[in-house]
Formats: sequence, C-alpha cells, structure tokens
Amino acid sequence: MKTVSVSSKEDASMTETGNDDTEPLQQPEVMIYDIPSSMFPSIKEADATTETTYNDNHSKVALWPDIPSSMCSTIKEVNARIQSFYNDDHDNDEVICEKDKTIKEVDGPRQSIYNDDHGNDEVIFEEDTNEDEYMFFGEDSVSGLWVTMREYYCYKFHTRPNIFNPILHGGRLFQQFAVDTYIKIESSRLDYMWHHQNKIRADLYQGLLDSIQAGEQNGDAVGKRKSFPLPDIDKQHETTDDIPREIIEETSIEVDPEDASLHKNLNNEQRKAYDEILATVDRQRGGIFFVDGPGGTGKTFLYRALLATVRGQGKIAVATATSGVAASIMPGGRTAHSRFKIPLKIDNGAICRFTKQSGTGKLLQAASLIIWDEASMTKRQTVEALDKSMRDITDRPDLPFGGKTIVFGGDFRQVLPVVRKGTRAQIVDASLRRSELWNCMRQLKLVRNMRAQNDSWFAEYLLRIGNGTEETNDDGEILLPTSICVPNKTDDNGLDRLINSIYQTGNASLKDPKYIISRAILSTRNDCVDKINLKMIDRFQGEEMVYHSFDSVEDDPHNYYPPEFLNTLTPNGLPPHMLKLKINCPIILLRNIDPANGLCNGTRLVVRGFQKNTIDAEIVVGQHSGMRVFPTSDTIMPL
Ligand SMILES: Nc1ncnc2c1ncn2[C@@H]1O[C@H](COP(=O)(O)OP(=O)(O)OP(=O)(O)O)[C@@H](O)[C@H]1O
Repeated sequence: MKTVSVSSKEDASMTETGNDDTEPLQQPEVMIYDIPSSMFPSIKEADATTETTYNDNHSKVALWPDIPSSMCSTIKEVNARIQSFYNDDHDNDEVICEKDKTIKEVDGPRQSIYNDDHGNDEVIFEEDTNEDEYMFFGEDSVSGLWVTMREYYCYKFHTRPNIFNPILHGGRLFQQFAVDTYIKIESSRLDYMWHHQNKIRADLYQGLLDSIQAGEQNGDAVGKRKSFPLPDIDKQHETTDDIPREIIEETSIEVDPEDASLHKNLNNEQRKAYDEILATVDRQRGGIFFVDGPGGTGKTFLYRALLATVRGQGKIAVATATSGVAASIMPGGRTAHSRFKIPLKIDNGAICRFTKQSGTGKLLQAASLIIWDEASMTKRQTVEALDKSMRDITDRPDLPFGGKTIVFGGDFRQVLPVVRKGTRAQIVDASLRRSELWNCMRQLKLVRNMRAQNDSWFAEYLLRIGNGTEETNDDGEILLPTSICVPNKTDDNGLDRLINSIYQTGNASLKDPKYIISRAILSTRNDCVDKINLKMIDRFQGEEMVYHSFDSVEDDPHNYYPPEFLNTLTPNGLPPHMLKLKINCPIILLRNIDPANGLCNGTRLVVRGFQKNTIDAEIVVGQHSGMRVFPTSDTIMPL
C-alpha cells in the first residue's frame, strides 16, 4: 500500500514510503507533510473549485481533475485535496478530496497552464468548452491553456451536469479504457524520466538547496507530518476468489415479480409440464424433456414461470436459446452457443469448449435446471456436444447430460437447422429428432394456441401449414386467403402499402417503442431488408445520422476488390455500408457484446441519440429493458 509524502516545500512529489525509513508499512495510509500555505499555496479545501493559475514562465499549477464517482466508489471518503506546485518540470502532482465531499460536488470546467517540455501529448481546452472541442497545439504555441495527457484523460473521465459522457457508460469497456489510459500515461511518464535523467537527478537536491538558501539547519520548516487514513476498501465489486463470475452473474439475476406469479396463470397443459419438470428438479435425479408446441402455445411463458420458481428457491437455472432473439426474452437468457461454448464448426463427436474447472463448467455442475429453447432449430451435433461435455464435467459418463434436469423446447413445424446447400434429407438428418438423445427425452406437448386465442381460424390455419396438411397446388404452394394479404400491384406502391398496413404513419405511434417492436416486416433477402429499412427510416421524424463502413481487402495488391464494389455487398451479420438512422427508430444488435448485461445478438433497441462513433440506444425488450447502452455502428442493424 502506498503512503505519500511531500518531500520538500517546492517539490510535492508523491513517493512510496514506510512508517519510517526502515520499517515496512504496516497499514495503509496517506502521509502528507503539511506545509504552510504561504509556502505551498496549492493545498486547498476540496470544495473550492480550483481556479488557481500561475502564468509566469516557470510556475505551473497541476490539477487532478475530479474522478467520476463511478470509477471509485469510495472517493467520498478520501480526506483532503492537495495540489502540488512546482517550479520545475516534474510530472508529479496529486489532489486528494476532502472527506464527505463527493467528487461531483467539485464540478466545473478545469483549466491549467503549462509551459513545460514534458514530451507528453498535450491538449488544449478552454474554460466552458465542450469536451469535444479540444485542440492539439504545437510546442511553440504562444497562447492557450496546456494540459498533460493525464489531465486530458482525467477531463474526459469527469462528470459534468447536463453533458453526456459516453465513456462513463461503457461498463466493462470503461474499465478497459481506464486501464489503457493509465498505461498510456505511465509509459509517457517513464519515457519522460528516461529522457530527462540529468534534470531529474539534479532536482533531487532542489529541496536541500532551498533549505540552505533559507538558512535552515535541520529542515524543520519543511512541515509537520500528518497522517490521513485511507478509505475502507469497498468489497462490493470484488469477485470472491472461489466463485466464478458465471455463477455470480446467474445468482444475481433478480426474479421479476410478474414472472414469479406466472405459474398461477398456466393453462392445464402448461401446468402439467410445469409440475413434472419441477418435481424432477426437486428430486435432483435429472431428467430430459422436450416441450413440443406450435407457435403461440405458451412455451416461453412456461419457461419464464419455471425460471422464476427455480431461481426463487435460490437454485441456479440456466436459460438459453438457439437464437439471440429468443434468448433475449427469457430473464438471464443467453444464446446456447455462447453459454455452452459450442464450437462454430461442429461435426459428429464434437465437444463444447469448456472444462471441468472453468466458470462455465462450474456453473453447469451447480445448475438445477437448464433450458434450451428453439432446440428444433439447432443441429443435433450441438446438443450431442453438450451431452458429452456434461457427462464429462459431472463425472457421470453413463447418464445423459450428466444426470441434470434439462428442458429442450421448440417446434419442428417452424425453422429447421440450416445446412448450407443441404438436401431435404440432409436437413432432416441434422435435426434433433435424428439424435439418439431424442429417445431419452420426455415429450411434453402444448397444443392450445394462447397467442391467437381470439382468432381460432388463424391458429388452425397455421397448424395445418405446419403439419403439412394445408392444400397445395402442383408446385407445393399454398394459397393465402386475400384477407391476410396486402396486394402488390404494378404501380410500385406495394411496399408502401405494406408498410402502411403494418405501421400507422402517425408520429405518435412511431415514437412509442412498445408499438414499434410489437410488429415487424419479415423478408428472406438482406437486400430487400435494406430497401424496406430505408423506406421505414424516412418515416421517422427528427435528426438523421448516417454512419459509413470502411471496407478494404487484405492481400489484394491488384485491387481486384475496390471499396466501391465491397460497399455494395450486404453480407449476413453486417450492417449496410451506409447505415442511416433516426432518433426513435428500432435497431437490433448483430453480435454478442455483453450478454450478461443484455447485449447479445438479437437484442432489440431504440435509438435515443448519436455519438460520433457510437449510438446512444435503449434496450426495449427483456430483462434489461430501459437500460441505455452505446453500441458501435458496425454492430447494429435497423430492425
Ligand atoms: N397461460 C397463459 N395465460 C395467458 N397468456 C399466455 C399463457 N400462455 C401464453 N400466453 C401468451 O400467449 C402468447 C404466446 O406465448 P409464447 O410466446 O410463450 O408462445 P411460444 O410457444 O413461445 O411461441 P413461439 O413458438 O412463437 O415462440 C404470449 O403473449 C403469452 O403471454
């Protein structure tokens, strides 16, 4: 732990030291030599927003701009705020805050004046300027307020009333940014020391020279020694050594009171499945289920009731789904590939990429219930890989899934696994029904359509199509009744008419996120999706922002793939080259960025604002609904 001392009246460097010169430090504390303010004018009270500037050619005031409280949860307990004051080019300066003053209270624009030759990156910003309006100046600049690299980054970290600072909302990225910044500053400081050895060594004697010049014999005037206890370490954010992050994340999922009462509203089929699964969880002997129900029969409703009950009992329930969209509507839901670390390229005999000792391994060992929705859409090899890995980590090689209770769900009438250029037989062979595990699964059937309860014709029509019993023509096509069609006439307004019938054009409804995400236009081709999106975005009012991609090919010396050509491509999983967005328009995330915080492939959001390289968006679906996040433009797509 560090103690800090001001070693001379003109050199307020912070150094590591013990309680005295010989003993190692016993307990953490900050040591400060209290120098009379006339000698050391920059020692101040924390609440006095520092405006002190020294504008002669030799002096400078080094400020420690305020650290946002999010960086340091205990900053309010720090005792005093101290600024060092130099006549030299040292890069040491510290300010510590007064007790009970949170750093936000010492708010306001910062300025400092330097005439140094640190060799640091120097940035100028003036009082009252917006944080983005800083400029870099050359060394010979005659005017301006100079700050060091460290001060600049401190400025960036600072919270200011009514100014949105995206850095502070970066979650884990913010921590990464802080660490990177620290490394940058430290390397710059070390670089300075490396190149200024002569000067620094001479500075060591500066305090001595001052004392001699002042006619002192024993250096008493330097100051009295005062001790400030360091704040208690806040253990709230520390991970416990033995408990992996995955388990901490799962156990910290809060049960929504609405979900906790869902079990009271289950219909008979759902109730039967619910009771059977819960009985298996309670017995702890394991069981494998497949909840088979056509769309709208309440499979997700059942999972949410199960998850709430099991989590409410203090047990671990892992919720996964094949697609990100399905995962995002279950509390704590993750895609199966991400949660089970399933290899992207999967063959017969593959296993998952987690080990017995890993966080994922420990989570699955501890789980009482595992749910995998849309299992009908995944290749059987992925489920078999999970089975093999579970047998391995639980040391129960003879029991399917290591004797865990695992609930698969899905509807084989909906989308089957994707086999690129596969024949019908290959697709069927890839489905879970062709796995040996299928025979171990207890079938729980749901047939009552809860979504279209008031439209029994549509529910039955869907079922007939899914079961393949609807009448077809010679080409295998079914006839759609005109009542559910929007005719596409040759006058080129077909698309507009479709959009009009799905979305009312009134501005009020387009501003309502619930309205926007409760309806969708589906298309089988990416280029059609882009065309529809462009038309839709035009209908939103307000500020428009266009983000462009930067496309280039590696190893293309003959320029066979010019950027103009690359920009026309609309590959899967990437936004279009020109991404046009407006405030309030819905978007969807294309990658798993931070699944634990609801940012996974398929998360639906609404645009709330624009930054230069990021988008200010609000999650509108699932457990993290209402949270503001800042994805970059290459990770999202208009919805
Ligand atoms: N027991 C119930 N009581 C009231 N509403 C229900 C019940 N079960 C399901 N619902 C409602 O029916 C609708 C469809 O349910 P859900 O999304 O769970 O079906 P699903 O089988 O998962 O559909 P899909 O296969 O299309 O994903 C939802 O709006 C849900 O809230």
